[in-house]
Amino acid sequence: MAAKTTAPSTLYQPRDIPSVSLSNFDARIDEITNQLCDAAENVGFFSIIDHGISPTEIKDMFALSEAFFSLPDDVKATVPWNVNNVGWEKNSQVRPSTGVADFKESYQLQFGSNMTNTWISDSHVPGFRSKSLTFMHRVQRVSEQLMTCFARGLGFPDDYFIKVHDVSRSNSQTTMRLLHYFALPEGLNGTVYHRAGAHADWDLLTLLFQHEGQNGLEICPGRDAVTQFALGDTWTKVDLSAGDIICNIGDLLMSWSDDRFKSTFHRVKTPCEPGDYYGDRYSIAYFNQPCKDAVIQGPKRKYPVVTGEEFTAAAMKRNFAALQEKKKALAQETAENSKVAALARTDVGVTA
Ligand SMILES: O=C(O)CCC(=O)C(=O)O
Ligand SMILES: [Fe+2]
Repeated sequence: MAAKTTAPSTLYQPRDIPSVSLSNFDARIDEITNQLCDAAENVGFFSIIDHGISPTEIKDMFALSEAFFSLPDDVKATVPWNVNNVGWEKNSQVRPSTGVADFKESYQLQFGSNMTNTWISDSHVPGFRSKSLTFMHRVQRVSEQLMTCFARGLGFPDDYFIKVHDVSRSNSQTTMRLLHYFALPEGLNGTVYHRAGAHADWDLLTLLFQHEGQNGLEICPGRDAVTQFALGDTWTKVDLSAGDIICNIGDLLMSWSDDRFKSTFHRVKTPCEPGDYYGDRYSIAYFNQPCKDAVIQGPKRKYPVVTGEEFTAAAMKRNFAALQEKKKALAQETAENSKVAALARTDVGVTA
């Protein structure tokens, strides 16, 4: 989707994005916990290496994703997005930071019954369901190692987060999202296409896989409270190698840690400056979502107790309200621009 706005010039600041190795996990768990907590407190974004998912497994999952996205739209439309947050969408996700839809398509997958009738048929992509689920279980294993460390870091029992993010429950909400951002022409005459507008994730933790060379992911740390929507103004590019998992703290873990761990704004930038990548971009995001009956409260009880279901509903409500604000501001801007244009026309005596 296109928005007739001019591209804001980007202010960049180099920031260290910590890298944490999970090698020898059981023996090093306390050291890993300290490194993860430090990264979560100070940046909110970090990379995970030595996680046990091989480059071939990641490459094969990307190949499966590309096989899905290369299907004709009418075939992908046999598994449309629905309110269970699963299925395929195209150019439909509007972020409050932009007010217009991201120029991309995505296909969201879950483990359980929410996926009924939403798996693409094997006749279109052979083995899609079983191969995707195998990969999702591999990512879940890494997620559970991270959850163990964050539970330990907060003084909860080791299995505290794992129990309430149980993907074997039939209505588990944890979601893997395959993403395809469309190629863009250079020199867009002032038209800005948002690949993924700036946002923070609502989940506990997001694990991201990137294709090497397909850059564009950027972060903007510095958020103090989970309810605050303001964006800082300096961005940092995240360009890591293909085998790394990029991990970011979501609003849920920020709230569950009494704002100790930071949920960070991030975006996939619209390519518009030298060095930006204009081609098709594929990525995979794995969102650790709580079970609906999870009971959420940080160790210091900064926020009232809410369930997983209530937390998600409140996040959606905040998102919706912010979106309405943005749309109002955009409409006002358009009205003011037409007033200025009309005045300019009057000035030079143009009547039509
Ligand atoms: O595609 C990416 O690299 C990031 C996607 C993302 O942040 C999201 O879908 O929440
Ligand atoms: Fe995100």
